[in-house]
Amino acid sequence: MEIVAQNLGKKFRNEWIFRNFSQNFHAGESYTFTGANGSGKSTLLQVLSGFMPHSEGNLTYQTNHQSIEIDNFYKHITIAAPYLELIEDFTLAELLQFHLKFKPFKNQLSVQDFIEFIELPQAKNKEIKFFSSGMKQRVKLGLAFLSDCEILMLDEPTSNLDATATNWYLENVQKHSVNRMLFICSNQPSEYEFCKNIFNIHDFKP
Ligand SMILES: Nc1ncnc2c1ncn2[C@@H]1O[C@H](COP(=O)(O)OP(=O)(O)OP(=O)(O)O)[C@@H](O)[C@H]1O
Repeated sequence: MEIVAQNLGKKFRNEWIFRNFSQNFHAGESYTFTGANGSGKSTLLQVLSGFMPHSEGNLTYQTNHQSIEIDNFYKHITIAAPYLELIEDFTLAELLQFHLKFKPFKNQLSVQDFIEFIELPQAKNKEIKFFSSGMKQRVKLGLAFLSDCEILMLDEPTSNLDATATNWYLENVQKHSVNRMLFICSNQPSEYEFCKNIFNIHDFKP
């Protein structure tokens, strides 16, 4: 799997958020986008995911040298981000069963395996709307770590996590990104200190 960005740019109305962003992203590598609040990290991530259209340049996904249509990018990605909501009326078990209709878990893990992995066994039949923000974040990260897809995108991965859950994130993020392509948007070095490829969004401002 490879993502190729060539002179990628995004603007909202008349404001360029980034321009001339060119990079080849490869499986087995991790990439972090840093920059001040409002600089454009989440925007770049969403553009690379295909969820948000770019304003200029080219973006292609390739697997085994075959291009993938932009409308099919989403099948290869799981994103965990504060602005992406879980379905609040589902219980945790219902949410996971719903998710499995679209994306299986790695190694044929079951709903029960998932719930044990995120360490929330008591919340299996609780509706998501009654979850704390940290519990929701564990669910989002669990879906990213355990879904069977090639690309993981984590925006502010430890937001709302307490110290125990932050350690859980740190233990799992490297383990579950082996042979996958990992993206992190962050301003906290502890979230990405293992990451070799770090981009500052300010370097791509016009
Ligand atoms: N849909 C939108 N329409 C107009 N402007 C937008 C939109 N989404 C984001 N922006 C603007 O784009 C800029 C970059 O926002 P973005 O959320 O990508 O920053 P960020 O670096 O991820 O910030 P933070 O660290 O606070 O999460 C901001 O000025 C924001 O107001």
